[in-house]
Amino acid sequence: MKIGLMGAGAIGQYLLKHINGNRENHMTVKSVFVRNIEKYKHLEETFHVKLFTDIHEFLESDIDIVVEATNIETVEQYFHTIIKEKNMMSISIGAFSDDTLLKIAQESDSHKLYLPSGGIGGLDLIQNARALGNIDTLTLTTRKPASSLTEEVLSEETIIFEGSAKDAIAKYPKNMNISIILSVAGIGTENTKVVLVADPTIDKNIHNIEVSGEFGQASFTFVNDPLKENPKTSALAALSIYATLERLEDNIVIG
Ligand SMILES: NC(=O)C1=CN([C@@H]2O[C@H](COP(=O)(O)OP(=O)(O)OC[C@H]3O[C@@H](n4cnc5c(N)ncnc54)[C@H](OP(=O)(O)O)[C@@H]3O)[C@@H](O)[C@H]2O)C=CC1
Ligand SMILES: O=C([O-])CC(=O)C(=O)O
Repeated sequence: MKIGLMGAGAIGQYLLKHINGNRENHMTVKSVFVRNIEKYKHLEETFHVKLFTDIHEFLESDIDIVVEATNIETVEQYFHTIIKEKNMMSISIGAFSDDTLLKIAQESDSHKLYLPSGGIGGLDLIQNARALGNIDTLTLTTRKPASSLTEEVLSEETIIFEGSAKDAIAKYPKNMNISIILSVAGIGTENTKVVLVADPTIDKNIHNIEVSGEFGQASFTFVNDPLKENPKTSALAALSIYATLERLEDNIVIG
């Protein structure tokens, strides 16, 4: 599988290292879309990729799928163009917090949109629970190192946001993508409740999901190591892209 990567930050470079650095892999990143070619020029030699700043040239290059690891605005800007030309995997899930882009993906008869689980898990259960029965309540409590969430110096853990996933992603677009994948899998951004805690005593990203409905109830807790290149981002988010790409070519589908 030939991959076109958008973004070469913490997640992008993690993928380059683990995909192109592994010779036995059947996946290769061939093209990388950036906005500053000088900043990332060194990647061409290190990972044998070609850099692009023109989206059309990028999409016309020798790639089977676009993997996005940039930010919400970039997805909003290019999604329409990409999905007409290629399958896409996107991790800046906040771009799908209203139905606009999801509808375009749903109506596309030529290309698919893949949304990895990112910094959380349990989305198989959430989708199963909503399939026939009702989900009554769905709550995400995220606890991150205070410095990832606020410039204020805090001496103790502080709830900095409480409300819907819709409002959470609007206020914290770099930290609340998981609230949107949870909403899309479950009961929508207005019904999914979010509590966001800034904690000066921790160095992990800790996410707790509580769900109840006709199926019963479940709770999950994820204690994620951050990527050192970007402490806001959990390593699990990068792994979820890598593993979702691998599963695309698998004959056995789990979950
Ligand atoms: N779904 C989930 O669970 C999670 C999602 N995320 C999201 O994943 C995304 C990537 O995260 P991460 O790698 O940590 O972020 P980084 O900030 O480390 O990297 C972002 C990269 O995107 C590039 N970029 C920004 N705008 C553009 C553009 N217009 N065109 C091309 N490249 C662009 C930046 O380039 P430059 O150097 O030029 O600024 C940078 O290389 C973010 O949206 C983040 O919020 C993160 C964690 C979990
Ligand atoms: O990586 C994480 O733990 C979650 C995150 O930043 C996000 O959802 O935007």
